Amino acid sequence: MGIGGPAGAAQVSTLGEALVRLSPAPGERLRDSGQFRVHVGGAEANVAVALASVGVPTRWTSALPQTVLGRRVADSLSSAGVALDTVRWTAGERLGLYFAEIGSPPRPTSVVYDRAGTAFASLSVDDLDWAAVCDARIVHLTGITAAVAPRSGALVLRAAREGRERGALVVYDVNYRAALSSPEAAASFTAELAAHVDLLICRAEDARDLFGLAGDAPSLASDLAKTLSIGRVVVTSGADGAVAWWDGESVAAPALPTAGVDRIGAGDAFAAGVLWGVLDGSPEEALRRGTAMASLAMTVHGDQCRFSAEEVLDVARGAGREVRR
Ligand SMILES: O=C(O)C(=O)C[C@H](O)[C@H](O)COP(=O)(O)O
Repeated sequence: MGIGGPAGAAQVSTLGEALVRLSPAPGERLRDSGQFRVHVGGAEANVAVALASVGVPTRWTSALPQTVLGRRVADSLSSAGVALDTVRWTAGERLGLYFAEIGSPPRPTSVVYDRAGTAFASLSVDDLDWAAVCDARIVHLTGITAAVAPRSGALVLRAAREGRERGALVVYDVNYRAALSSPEAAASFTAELAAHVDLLICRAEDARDLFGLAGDAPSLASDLAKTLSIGRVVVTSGADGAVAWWDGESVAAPALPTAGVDRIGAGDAFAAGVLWGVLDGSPEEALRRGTAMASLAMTVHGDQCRFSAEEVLDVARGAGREVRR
């Protein structure tokens, strides 16, 4: 089955909050580091940057404060080629921040959010031009947006409904964050949204913790598809790769070995690779590009995956070299 809808200027449209991330250098701790590195993050913004970097025309919708930090976020996304024409600029509100300490086994990576009272939290469904927001072949949404503020769940529901009505393929990445909502709230929101979702992306641990499922990744994918009545479900299992239940068939791709330096953003890079492969029509290619982009994202510091199509496809085909000269 191909994907419906006219291809407007953007192939993919995403909606969500961007944050500035502050992190100590690797090997240093949040509690006592004297210097922080600055990166721009936010799940949907990361997906948009990764897609634009491989040449997929992509729009990101959000609310940004008219401050130097709001402009820093916009500059970061537009330098990758992301369309920002539907972003709403607000006065008197702030940009969200988060602090990330990059772990090293056995010390986990840990995150502290500081994102109350942001411009995005004040965004309501009446603030957006939905025809413009959903004018794309794919509308990509995540559970972070659903959970981040009292109003934002309604944005996700509206975007999914409008996307469907306009013939877009609606993708939802569960992206569960325990700091933002309970497993029960995330599961019940996903169940409510499911009727408007064509493709679900979910980590194996979230399938177990939110939906009470058990078993290996292929059975988690087919069980999620049955439980939520969604035709296509991708389940990721970190170093064990990704599987998909795709219109009744099971597809798998191994993870690529990586000596990663920063795993934050790998899930969003994976989602971007899947969307890019979906636009080209094959579930196998979607998983291959997803795992290639996830592994590349982990090799650089920061949340964003800014690799060219050629760089990603070389890795996906196993054609990379240790040194290029
Ligand atoms: O946590 C949030 O709310 C954010 O949006 C900040 C980060 O940029 C993403 O969380 C990265 O997500 P992963 O690709 O799953 O590592």
